[in-house]
Amino acid sequence: MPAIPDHSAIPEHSQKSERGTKTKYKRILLKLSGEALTGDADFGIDPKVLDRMALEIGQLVGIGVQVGIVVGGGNLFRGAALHEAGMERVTGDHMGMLATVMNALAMRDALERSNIRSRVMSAIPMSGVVEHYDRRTAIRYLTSGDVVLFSAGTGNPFFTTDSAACLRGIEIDADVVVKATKVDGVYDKDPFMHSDASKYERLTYDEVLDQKLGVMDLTAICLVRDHAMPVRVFDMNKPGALLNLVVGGMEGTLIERG
Ligand SMILES: Nc1ncnc2c1ncn2[C@@H]1O[C@H](COP(=O)(O)OP(=O)(O)O)[C@@H](O)[C@H]1O
Ligand SMILES: O=c1ccn([C@@H]2O[C@H](COP(=O)(O)OP(=O)(O)O)[C@@H](O)[C@H]2O)c(=O)[nH]1
Repeated sequence: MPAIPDHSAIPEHSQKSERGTKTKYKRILLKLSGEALTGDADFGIDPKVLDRMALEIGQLVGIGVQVGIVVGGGNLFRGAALHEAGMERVTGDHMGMLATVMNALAMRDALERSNIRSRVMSAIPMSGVVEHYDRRTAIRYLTSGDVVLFSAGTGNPFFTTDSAACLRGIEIDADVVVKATKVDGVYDKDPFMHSDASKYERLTYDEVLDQKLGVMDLTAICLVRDHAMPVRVFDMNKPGALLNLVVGGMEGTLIERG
């Protein structure tokens, strides 16, 4: 387990978690991109990545942080890509949403193998496989210390799991939406395409929108802006980064109100 950094400078709204560790956030909504679950493989899910994520999530649960997770599906299917290949868009989006359920089941399996109690809820009813999403039940689970995996996105085509993460984050009254991705923050241009891109430590929603910074889709950014929900974008491949940011360390880029 990585050392917990000195967080004497955590701002006033820091909270003591139930288990006594000082954390900046008590309830978080973590967005895991589907593609990141592929790890070094070409397609699908790399169990090693799941196990590493389970370890990192377990560290948060261990210090009393409530964790809701929205998992993407881009490692399996994306509606827009299927549409480009000739499929009807809504069918493609349904396949994309079902892919997120598969990822959530795999993530739950990894969490439970690490003895972390977890639940999968789906925005699309799937009786016998996973529970149907219900906000009040989800909050009850979170309060009792269970990790809740929100799957099937928003349940509607033409949306993304980034929008689902922002929506669920607002609904469950999370302190922050944390987007775990392949880059270590938001840059002035796509860092994969431009080696001279420079990273922001902090941005306002309007700066992200005005500069069309492509790390999250604009629907998602408008939603968090309208509800003043802070978003932190960080590198999920950096061991210990998730714990560090939850206890108040500087990781990635914070997007918030100006
Ligand atoms: N201004 C930017 N700052 C950071 N990343 C950006 C920016 N513009 C585009 N990106 C891209 O956004 C991706 C992160 O979004 P993510 O949702 O994890 O990926 P995907 O959309 O492929 O599922 C990064 O891989 C990066 O290439
Ligand atoms: O509310 C939603 C969320 C997701 N999707 C579909 O599910 C796919 C997988 O989600 P996403 O691309 O957001 O996954 P990620 O990029 O995070 O892996 C998307 O491409 C969409 O086709 C959808 O239709 N509605």
